[in-house]
Amino acid sequence: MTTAPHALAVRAAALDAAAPLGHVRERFLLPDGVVYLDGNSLGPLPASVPPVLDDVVHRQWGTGLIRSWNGHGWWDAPARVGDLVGRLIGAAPGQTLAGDSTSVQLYNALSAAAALRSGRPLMVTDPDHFPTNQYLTDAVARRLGLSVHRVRPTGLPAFLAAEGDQVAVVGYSPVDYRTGELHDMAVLTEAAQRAGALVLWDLSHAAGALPVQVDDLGVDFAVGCGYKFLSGGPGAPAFVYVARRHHADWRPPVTGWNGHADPFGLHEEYVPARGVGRGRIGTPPVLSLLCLEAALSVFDDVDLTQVRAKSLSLTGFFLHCTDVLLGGLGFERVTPPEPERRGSQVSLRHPHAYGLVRALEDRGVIGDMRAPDLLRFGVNALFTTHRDVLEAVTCLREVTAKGAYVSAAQGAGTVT
Ligand SMILES: Cc1ncc(COP(=O)(O)O)c(C=O)c1O
Ligand SMILES: Nc1c(O)cccc1C(=O)C[C@H](N)C(=O)O
Repeated sequence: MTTAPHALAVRAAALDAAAPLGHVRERFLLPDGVVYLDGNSLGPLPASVPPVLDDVVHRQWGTGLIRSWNGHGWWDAPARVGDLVGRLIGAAPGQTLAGDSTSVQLYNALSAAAALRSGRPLMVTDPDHFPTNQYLTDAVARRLGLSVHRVRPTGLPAFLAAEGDQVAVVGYSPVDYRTGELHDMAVLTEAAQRAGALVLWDLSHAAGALPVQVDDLGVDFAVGCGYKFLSGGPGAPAFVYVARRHHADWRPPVTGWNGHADPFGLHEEYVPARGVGRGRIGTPPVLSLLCLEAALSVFDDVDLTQVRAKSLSLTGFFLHCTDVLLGGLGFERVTPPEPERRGSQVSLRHPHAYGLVRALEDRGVIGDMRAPDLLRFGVNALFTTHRDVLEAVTCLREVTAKGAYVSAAQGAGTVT
């Protein structure tokens, strides 16, 4: 008689054999004995990065010294790396810039978007948006004398029908970082713009994880971080996208000499550079930018529609495994079952989420938790396998059934 675990193992093997992108896993240096399901927080190390960093440090910096700003293309890195990200989010060249943190890019882009709709007193964001997005929306609104309305994406069309002519900018993420719910970028972008507002998408949980088409959707602004699905390393530079039609008029409030039209003229007065280039602020983090550039080579020859198909197979299989293996153990499935409503993660609710995530980590299965009670498991189709997924859910069943979360929670540090 076949047991449920055996049937799942057979199914995992068959799905892995049929899935695309199997060869891409080798492009990452994944540690032995670890199932890594936290690439939606910090992507793992691509094999392409260490040799490039070694060259950048020893040859470009050590030997080239200041000559490398031109000799090794350091000065142009924000635009060059920006375009590499642009390819992954459907942006034609010259509209995406890499550098600074997501928070800084958000502040500049949100401010510029709101200013382009001056006279409209409202900014809209998601009450479930990541905290930095909430804080910065409030900060921009305070500075510009606007109010913030928090509206769930599902409620946006109704809200706009009532107050749309008051809204300057709508700032959302396509993927809810806690639940993994995927929102329809096309519908929301169209609704916001029909009301005359501008739209800013935070693509931190989407870039590199699913096909995004900012140009085709007519998105106004987008930002996103470089260290999740782009695997650019801890604190990797973020990116900002500004649609070409806004290039002449957008005015980021945080300005520095790198974003000046003539940076080496060292003028007293600020004159913005052309296009997205005025999004540059001060001296860019060159080591981190070149690390991100090297990391992005994992996407060479990778088709994002294949990434999406495999990601959906992985999350679908994850949900199936939870149904089969976790029944009666106190879990509630939080991620929507419909494929078109799922990002690239699975979230489960459990009162002992914290201890469970610690207990999993003790056994080499790395996910994360978000307070108060969500276990979060990110899949990255470039390296995650169906076998990884089964191993993780099997381990979760064991630690839950044994109550291992009690001892694991004691004396544990911060969960990220
Ligand atoms: C949607 C979103 N925006 C922004 C951030 C982070 O911003 P920063 O990279 O500036 O810390 C995160 C996660 O850290 C996020 O999930
Ligand atoms: N950026 C992070 C960090 O520096 C430490 C720990 C976690 C993070 C994260 O990326 C959190 C992430 N935005 C999230 O989705 O919850």
